Amino acid sequence: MNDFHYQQGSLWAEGVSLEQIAEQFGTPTYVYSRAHFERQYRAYADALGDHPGMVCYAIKANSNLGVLSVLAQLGAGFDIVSAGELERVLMAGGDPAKVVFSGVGKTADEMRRALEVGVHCFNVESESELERLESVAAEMGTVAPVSLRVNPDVDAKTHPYISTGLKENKFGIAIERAPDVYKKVAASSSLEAVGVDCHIGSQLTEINPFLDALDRLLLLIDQLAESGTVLQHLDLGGGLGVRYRGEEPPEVSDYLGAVKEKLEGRNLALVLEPGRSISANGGALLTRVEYLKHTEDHNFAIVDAAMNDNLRPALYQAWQDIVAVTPSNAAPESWDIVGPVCETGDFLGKHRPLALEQGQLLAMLSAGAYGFTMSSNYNSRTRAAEVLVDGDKTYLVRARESFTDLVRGESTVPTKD
Ligand SMILES: Cc1ncc(COP(=O)(O)O)c(C=O)c1O
Ligand SMILES: N[C@@H](CCCC[NH3+])C(=O)O
Repeated sequence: MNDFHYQQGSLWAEGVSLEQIAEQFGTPTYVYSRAHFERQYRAYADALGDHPGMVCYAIKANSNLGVLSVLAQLGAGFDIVSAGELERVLMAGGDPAKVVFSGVGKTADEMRRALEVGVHCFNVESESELERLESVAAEMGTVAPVSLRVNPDVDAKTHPYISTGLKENKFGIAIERAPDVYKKVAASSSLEAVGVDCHIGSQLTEINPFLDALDRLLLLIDQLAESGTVLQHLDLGGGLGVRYRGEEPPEVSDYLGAVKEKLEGRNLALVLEPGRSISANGGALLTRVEYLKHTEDHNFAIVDAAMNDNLRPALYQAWQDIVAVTPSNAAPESWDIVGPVCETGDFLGKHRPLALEQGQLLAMLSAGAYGFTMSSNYNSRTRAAEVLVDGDKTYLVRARESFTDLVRGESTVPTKD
């Protein structure tokens, strides 16, 4: 059974109708399919097979505790970029020994916490970060496991905002500098080199850029081995794309098959940091049409979800499918699906052929990655609820925010004397 599918003309997530979810929990609501997350995680774990390594889900894609707990129960590792993400992993029952800590701006406090709980490694993104990590580890009387994130300068052929492996990007250490930086690691009694890491971008739909990056990392690994630094793992990051609109991204098994072929005969564990390819197509944003509005040359459907709920269309002109949850008797027309936020860029989709009526329920598909996690309270809108479906069961994994949530921590000031 598909995770999101039509049954008697109405859209369901696994064994629950989205209409029922809207009735029970209101709209806008993010709806997730447990089966989808499990299947996608297993695709990675199975493709890795008995090759040593870890699948570390990049939790920035969808960091809801319910979702993380599903993956932790399968034995997933996690890729984090902040202390907040680390606390989420721990709360969800994840194993800190399977956590890789990425990100260009780790604070000393974040490093301390990660050392305290024993993360697998730090993906170090600059020389100044390395110096800070060394002093934090020394101060704690411990040794920090280091994997340098190198920038292999390959073109990921994706949207410029989500391309990260070119030398003009802020991420990682230039690959030519890496041998000298590994020497600094080797010279320190508070640092230990355990791996090398790269992440060249997101929503990649071809295998070749990954393989180009891999080749460059393998050359570096060989060069380091000659000077006595033997690394235990290679981390290829995340980035595998999904189908939003006719893209044909490689299957996980083909991608990892090609990677493993290049690793044959080497004693090198493989670490992966997939985000989108695990969660994107396991989520939908359920929203209701508030008003229909016609201008001279446009039809607008004003819905109750907005750019604060899903920023991707406004930020990247991203396209996600928008479908009717239930049939309507209206004639199909071309609609711009827009939200209530006071921004011209507040749209979920443009020129969508749909048969719409006021009150109609719509679902924005492929919303399980970088949907809720990039949401905000802009225009003082309370953030959406999140519901996880498991067969015919529903779990409210995040309650809709209340007005109290909205102003938590704020205060007014007394009248001026
Ligand atoms: C360091 C790192 N790892 C993993 C990911 C996850 O990427 P994706 O969701 O494209 O798999 C990202 C985001 O692009 C990232 O910056
Ligand atoms: N947030 C982006 C991807 C950025 C990936 C984070 N490194 C998206 O929605 O496509």
